[in-house]
Amino acid sequence: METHATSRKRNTLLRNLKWLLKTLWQHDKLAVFFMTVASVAEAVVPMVVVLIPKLVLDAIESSENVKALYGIIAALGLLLFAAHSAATWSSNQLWPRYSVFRMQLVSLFGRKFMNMNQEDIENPRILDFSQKADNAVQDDFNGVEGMLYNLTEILNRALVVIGCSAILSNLNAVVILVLAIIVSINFYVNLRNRHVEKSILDSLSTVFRQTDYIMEATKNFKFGKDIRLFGLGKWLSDKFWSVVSVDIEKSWLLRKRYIIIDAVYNIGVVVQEAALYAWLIYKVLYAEMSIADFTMYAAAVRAFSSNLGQLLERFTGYLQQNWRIDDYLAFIELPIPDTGLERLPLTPDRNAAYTIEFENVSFKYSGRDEYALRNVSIVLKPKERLAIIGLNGAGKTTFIKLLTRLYEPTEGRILLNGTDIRHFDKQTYYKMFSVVFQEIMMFAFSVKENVAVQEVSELDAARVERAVQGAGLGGKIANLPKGYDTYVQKVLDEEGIEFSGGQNQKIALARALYKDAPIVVLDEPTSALDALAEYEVYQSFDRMIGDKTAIYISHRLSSTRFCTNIAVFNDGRIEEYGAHQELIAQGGTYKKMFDMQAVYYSNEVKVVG
Ligand SMILES: Nc1ncnc2c1ncn2[C@@H]1O[C@H](COP(=O)(O)OP(=O)(O)OP(=O)(O)O)[C@@H](O)[C@H]1O
Repeated sequence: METHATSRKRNTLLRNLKWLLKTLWQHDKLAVFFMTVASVAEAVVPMVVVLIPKLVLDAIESSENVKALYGIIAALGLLLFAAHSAATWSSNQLWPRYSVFRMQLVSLFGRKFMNMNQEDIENPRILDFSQKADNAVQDDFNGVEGMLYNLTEILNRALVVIGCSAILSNLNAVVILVLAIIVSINFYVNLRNRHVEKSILDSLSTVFRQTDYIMEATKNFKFGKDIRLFGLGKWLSDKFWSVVSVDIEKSWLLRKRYIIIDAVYNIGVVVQEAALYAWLIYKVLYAEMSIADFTMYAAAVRAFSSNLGQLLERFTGYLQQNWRIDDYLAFIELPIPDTGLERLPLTPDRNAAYTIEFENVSFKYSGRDEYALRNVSIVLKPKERLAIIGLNGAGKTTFIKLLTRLYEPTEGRILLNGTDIRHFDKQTYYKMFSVVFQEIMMFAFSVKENVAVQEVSELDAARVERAVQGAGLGGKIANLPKGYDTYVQKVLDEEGIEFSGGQNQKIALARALYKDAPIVVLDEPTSALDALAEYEVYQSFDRMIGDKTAIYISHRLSSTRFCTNIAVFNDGRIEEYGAHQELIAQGGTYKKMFDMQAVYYSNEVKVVG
């Protein structure tokens, strides 16, 4: 994956253009229509402006044609008005349409990110890559929208250039050639500059990611208490500036280049104008060119060179945006690695019996030398309750991450009813599990949406209530004025409620109950509860899940001693395994840990025991 991301060849201009127009057409056909109208209408205006002086002067010179003069002026006025109106109308249609189109691509980007493997989205190189892709859809002026605007401009400038060339070809083809050469030199210098700009922006993607992270951390209200009490303001602000200073330094470098480019461009324009006027004046004085023709050619020359200049300028802009589109497509088209194994069917069924087996499984996180799990072999039978305990960093969560296929084992196999889980489609396999991790993810939406993680119109309200009651929060929610419609946090609703850490954990437990998947995993989601509350929640939760297979991770051994089996993890290995009484009888690590806790929770031990 990483290799693909960093070594992928760029697409051709045409392929990206085809993709862009095809995708725009699929999303909004009218946008393509308005784009065409805007391009043509905007080209008509300068062409009329070029022709007006000649037509008027010709009419004035032939005195019998005064009536025709008024007719011509009226017709041109009408044409100008119609072209202006069509251009303005179409352009105004385009702005919102392009924005909506960009939002659709933002959403596609988000979906791609969410479908990627957990391991990949933790990889800093892939993250830089996604940051670059994100640049293509971040604002109204760059990336997708920038490319579409440039395209409209390129079309209308090209039409004007073609029109002016037709006029000027009557005069002298050499003039067109000289003009084209001057404009092309400017174009080349400009293009080089855009290349440099792109490479600077690419090198800044890490900086942008870091500044985003720091800004997010300063705004994140969850960090608010620590930021204030630990006085983190200065530290974070210093960090911000040390990262931003790299950005500022590179931006200055870019500005200096722009100044040089502008100077080259301006010299080109002055030389070009002076030479042309000199030549046209010569034609009037010595080659019998009429004043009417002089004005038309002078206007055509100016329109030709400025529109060709703009055309090329827009083209470099277009190229630059094309590179961004390329970054976007490269990310969107990143293949999600496949196991290459034969795909076998899987239908998660909450009533079916599932046996899980870890067969000599070892695992290393990418970029780490040491194993997080080492030769783990364990069988989890249907309806079994397995407790996993162990010190911090012993590998408990890693075990769950492998079981749920957030990561793939480095060595060994995991089997579900005897089949290697890599044979199953990942998205279907995810449906096998209701997992609650230590870090609780709460959304600033209503309680019921947080439990069902579905749109209000789709969720089953009665099931939400049962799940919340099972998680031990039914009374609290029922007593709130807005009940299950109460918003979590105040971000989206002034009357939203900030739940306590323990209450948030209960909502997360309710989410797992609501999902009703065949296998349940609680990875220490109850640490914010007091010991008695945790014990009660476990009992209630365990009753609610009925015959399902469950894995419970907790540092409080009294909460999980009821489990069928207990696995004690130490340094990535299973050190002890068996039922509570067996492990106590063995007198090893488990007994030591249990005895130690029993002293602190003596009251609770009585309750449990
Ligand atoms: N995403 C990661 N990348 C690299 N190393 C990781 C990652 N996650 C965990 N580790 C490392 O793997 C080892 C096992 O971590 P794990 O989270 O499985 O421990 P744990 O037993 O769940 O700990 P705790 O009780 O603190 O939650 C630790 O040394 C940890 O530093």
